[in-house]
Amino acid sequence: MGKTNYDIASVVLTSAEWVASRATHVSINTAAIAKVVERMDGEIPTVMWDFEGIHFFDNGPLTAQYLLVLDALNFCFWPDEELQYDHLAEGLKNALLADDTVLDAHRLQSYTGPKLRELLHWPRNLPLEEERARLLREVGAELEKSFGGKASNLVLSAKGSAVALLDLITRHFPGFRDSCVYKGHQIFIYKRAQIFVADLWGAFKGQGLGAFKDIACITMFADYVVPAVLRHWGILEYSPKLANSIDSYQEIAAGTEEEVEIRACTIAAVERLREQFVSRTGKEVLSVQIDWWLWSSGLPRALELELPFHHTLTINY
Ligand SMILES: Nc1nc2c(c(CN[C@H]3C=C[C@H](O)[C@@H]3O)cn2[C@@H]2O[C@H](COP(=O)(O)O)[C@@H](O)[C@H]2O)c(=O)[nH]1
Repeated sequence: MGKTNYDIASVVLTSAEWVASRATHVSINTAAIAKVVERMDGEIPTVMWDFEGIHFFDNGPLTAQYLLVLDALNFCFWPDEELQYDHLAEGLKNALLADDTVLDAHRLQSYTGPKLRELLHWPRNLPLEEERARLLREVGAELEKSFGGKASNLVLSAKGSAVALLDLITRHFPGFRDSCVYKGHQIFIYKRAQIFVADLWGAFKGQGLGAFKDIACITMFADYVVPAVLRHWGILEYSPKLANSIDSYQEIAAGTEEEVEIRACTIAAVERLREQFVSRTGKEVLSVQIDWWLWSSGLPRALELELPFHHTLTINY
C-alpha cells in the first residue's frame, strides 16, 4: 500500500468535496457555473494585491510580520457595521509607520483588547476584542519561542513551499487551525492560514518571501463575502429555511451543518469554476486569482445590492 499523499492543502479540497456531496442545506448549481464561465469570455480580471493601497509593504521581514498579525486578526468585522477589513489593514499599517516596533514578538505578547483598539484608533470595542488580543499574544509567544521572534523566519522555514508553510502555521499557531467536525468527519478549511500564504505571494509578487513553487495548492478563502456573490449568481443555492435565516440576518452558529456547508460548498464551487474555466479556455488560473476577483468585484457589488452576508461569530473568517 503506497503512502497516501497527505498534503495539508489537498485535505482542504478533499474536505470541501466531502461536505458538498452530502450537503442538505446548500447545493452547487453546475449549470450556473457554466453560465458564469461563459460570461467571463475567457478572461479573469487581474486583481493586484493591495489594489486599495491600504497595506504596509517594505519588501522586507517587517512585511511578513505585518501580514501574519493582519491575518491573525482577519475575521468577523460584521458585528460593527462601520468596521471593515480595510480599517484593520490600514490601522496596522499606520501604527507600524508610526513605530516600527509595535508588532515585535515581545510587544505582541502584551496586547489587551483596549490596547489593540488604541493601536487601530478604533473608537469603541472591536468585535471579539478579547479573542483578537489573545490571538496576538499567541502569535507573539510562539514567534519568540520557535522563530526568533520573526514571521520571516517562519516563512523561510517553509523553503518556498506553500504546503510546508501551511503545515508550519497550523502546527505552531492554534488560532489558525480552522477545522471542524461535520457529520462525524474532520473538515479542514484553514482560511486565515491560506490567506496569509496568498498575501505573502501577492505582496512580494511571487519573489523572495513570497516565492512559493506550489501556490496552486492554495484554495479560495472561505469568508462571508464570496458565498454571497456566488449565491447572487445562482451558483450556491440555499434551502428555504437557510435562505430565510440569512435574508433576515439571523446568526448562523459556527460549526453548525449550515455554516460548514456554506463554507465548504463555496470552496468546492470555486474549484469547479476554476476547472471549467481552464478546460474551456486552456488557460491556467489559480484559485487565489479567482478568489481575489470574486472578492474584490463582489464586495462593492454585495454592498451596493445589499446582498446579505451570512453572520457567524467566529475567529475563523
Ligand atoms: N475570500 C476573501 N476574503 C477576504 C479577502 C480579504 C482581503 N484580501 C486582500 C487581498 C487582495 C486585496 O488587496 C485585499 O485587500 C479580506 N477577506 C475577508 O472578507 C471579509 C471582510 O469583509 P468586510 O467586512 O466587508 O471588510 C472578512 O471575512 C475578511 O477575512 C480576500 O482577498 N478574499
